[in-house]
Amino acid sequence: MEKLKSFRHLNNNIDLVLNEENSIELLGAQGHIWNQIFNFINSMSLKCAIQLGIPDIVNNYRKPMTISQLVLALPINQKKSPCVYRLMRILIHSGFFALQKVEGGGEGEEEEGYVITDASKLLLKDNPMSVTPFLLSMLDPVMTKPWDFLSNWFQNDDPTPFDTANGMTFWDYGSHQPNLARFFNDAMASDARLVTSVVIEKCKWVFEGVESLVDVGGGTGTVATSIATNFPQIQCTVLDLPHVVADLQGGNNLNFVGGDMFVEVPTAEVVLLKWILHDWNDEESVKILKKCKEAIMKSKKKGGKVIIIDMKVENEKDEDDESYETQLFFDMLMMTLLTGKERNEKEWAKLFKDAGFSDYKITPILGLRSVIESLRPHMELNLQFHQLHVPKMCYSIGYFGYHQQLWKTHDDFSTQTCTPHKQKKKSSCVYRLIVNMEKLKSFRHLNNNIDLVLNEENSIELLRAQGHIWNQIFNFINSMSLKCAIQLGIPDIINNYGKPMTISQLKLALPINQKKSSCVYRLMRILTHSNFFALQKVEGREGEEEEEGYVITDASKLLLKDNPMSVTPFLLAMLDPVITKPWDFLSNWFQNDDPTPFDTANGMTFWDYGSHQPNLARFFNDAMASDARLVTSVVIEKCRWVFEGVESLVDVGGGTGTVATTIATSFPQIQCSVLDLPHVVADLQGANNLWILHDWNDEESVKILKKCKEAITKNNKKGGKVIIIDMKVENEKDEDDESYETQLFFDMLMMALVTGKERNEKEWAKLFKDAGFSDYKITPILGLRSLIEVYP
Ligand SMILES: C[S@@+](CC[C@H](N)C(=O)[O-])C[C@H]1O[C@@H](n2cnc3c(N)ncnc32)[C@H](O)[C@@H]1O
Repeated sequence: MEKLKSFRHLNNNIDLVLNEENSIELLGAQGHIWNQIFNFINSMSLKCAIQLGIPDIVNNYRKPMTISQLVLALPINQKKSPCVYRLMRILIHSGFFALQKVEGGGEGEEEEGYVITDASKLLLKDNPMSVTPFLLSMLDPVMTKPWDFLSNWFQNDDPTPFDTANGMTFWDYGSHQPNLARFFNDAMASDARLVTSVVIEKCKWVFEGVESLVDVGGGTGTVATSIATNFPQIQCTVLDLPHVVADLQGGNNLNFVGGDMFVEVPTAEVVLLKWILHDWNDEESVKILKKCKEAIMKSKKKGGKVIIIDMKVENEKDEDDESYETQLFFDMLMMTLLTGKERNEKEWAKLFKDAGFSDYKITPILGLRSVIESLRPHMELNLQFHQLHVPKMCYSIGYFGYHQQLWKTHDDFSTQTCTPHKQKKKSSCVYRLIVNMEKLKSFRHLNNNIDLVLNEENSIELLRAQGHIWNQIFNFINSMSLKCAIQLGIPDIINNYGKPMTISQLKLALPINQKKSSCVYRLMRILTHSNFFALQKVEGREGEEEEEGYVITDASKLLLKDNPMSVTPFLLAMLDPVITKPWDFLSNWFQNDDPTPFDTANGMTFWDYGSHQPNLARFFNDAMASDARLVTSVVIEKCRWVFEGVESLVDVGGGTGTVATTIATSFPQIQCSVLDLPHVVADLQGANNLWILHDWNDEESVKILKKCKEAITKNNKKGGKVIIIDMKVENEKDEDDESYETQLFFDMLMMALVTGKERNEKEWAKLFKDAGFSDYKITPILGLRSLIEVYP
């Protein structure tokens, strides 16, 4: 009775938040949170497809490739072949493949086959502008690990979450891990090919009359090589970290320099900063810009400028705008891997002013990114700068004696690095490398390839495709940002405040290291974009500037700790590193003999793991219980008829009885029993567990259903039935339909964690038939899920 009372008490709470009118809204909120939690499945599905080589296989086939042809062509364990369709289905939904009629498919049924799309063209291995190296480096476990430490980092003293996860900076890690560095540099190079081609096609004027240019942080020289080739009159220099340029050789009008942009930028009339300043915070960026300005001033040429290729974040955009979302993803990425950020126009303007530039011009021609020219460095400021810093610069960095530590501690570089034996070549860190015509020729060849795929007409399309892939890669940032907000308690803090909470009030209320407070706004911005918070005007005193403050939304109501239907335990369970780890093994699993990717990652089944790890089991069971509360309430509110005239009911796999207790309370005439594993039922303090059929494959599900039929038949009562609460996957839906996407996420989740799947109506019907049932009725009343009645 004590247990029952506590559930009654719980039910009172439910009544407070759930009633006739808001149940649909609550189910909608639950679905939206699920979608956000599982956004990372988009990232991991695409990664798996790339690792299995699917885009190239489909493309090389040259005509629509049927599922059976694809399954045969894939390097997988054929036992896993039913899962290929499910992987392809989610990638069709996200625009990376399409289905087309197969011509002359013989007699009988018309068949459909997979083709690649504009977006997947940029995933092909041999495309010189391929986004694949970028995807593989960004979704490498080393790079995704820092996201598990986002909320810890908000509280600790580390410079970046990357440091918290990997114990060193991102750049240091690169110099220790040649493999990752190679991926990363390849990624930069393929992006550089695309961007430079567009810049050279569309913004020729940027380079008109220019005689010398230095590409600062120019990596392995893709951009500079292209410029040097297309504009033979421009003397091009690439400055990058010594280990990056170590093996590179220049050409006629191209040379490589190993050095540190915080120390000295080689003299040139134009300084190019492509994807550099977003890596660094404002203070660091001003330092870099000052070094650039100095280099320009030294060239003594009029009209010198810095050309920046970077994002300009829009201030306000439509909620569904993928480009804006991608910009916010990049901003969070810069926070997590590095100390940088993405800037809006106001923030760019401030940087330029602080670095002593007088003017700038932004040309938004590169999709998500812009060409930003900062013009005419201030003469006076520049002089002052010289007086302050020139003496400290009278040294150079020795190429061989170069130490990583140097640029990390650039604040006091003068004392750290002024070792006389390293002073070569006057006051310059420039090491001109031997001209190598072969190298230049190979780049020319590359440029020919680029011409093949890029031209006036398709550059915008290619940039859009690149943006779409980026968006997909970084979908996991939605999941991780929400997890971080929950771990920091943000929904409860804002809700408890009772009125709109300004950003400064929120910063003070949060349990964080105040050094990190400037990042709170960025976390809130992405969560506002995904609808978990909203901004409202703060009513202020007269004369005061109008301020805005954060409020919670319908979606975040279900994230509040004390809400008995809270989705928080589910979120914390599903985004626990143990549960997300299997996603790193998806493509391996397609090739090996393990029953699930969870087994590959953790060496045992999901259910076994739960019984060994009480913590995870608790999270998981809490998650099931809060869902059970919401769903049972809705069923009892909206589907009373389901229980009418029923005298006995068994909840199969009903755990410790969250659902059965509610039914027993609401329908005193029903004799309720719960069937579960002996240890679950014996220990009532333990787990609440709702087992549903999507956890099991078809064969297992038919076995379960046959046992259920036996139970009903033995009861000898007319009108007996099985009631199933599960998803019915829609067959076709709009691409933007969040509910459909969430159903596909769950299907992939069932593939990764257990042996189950989500079923469409045809698949359900087959199950029921195979288990010997004669009829069924589906009532889609539970948001993403349906109430399915099956009759013997
Ligand atoms: C995001 S990548 C951009 C590469 C290239 N600009 C592009 O867009 O393709 C940043 C580059 O800055 C280089 N880098 C980092 N710290 C540096 C420093 N202190 N001095 C010079 N280069 C640095 C990295 O090695 C890397 O190549």
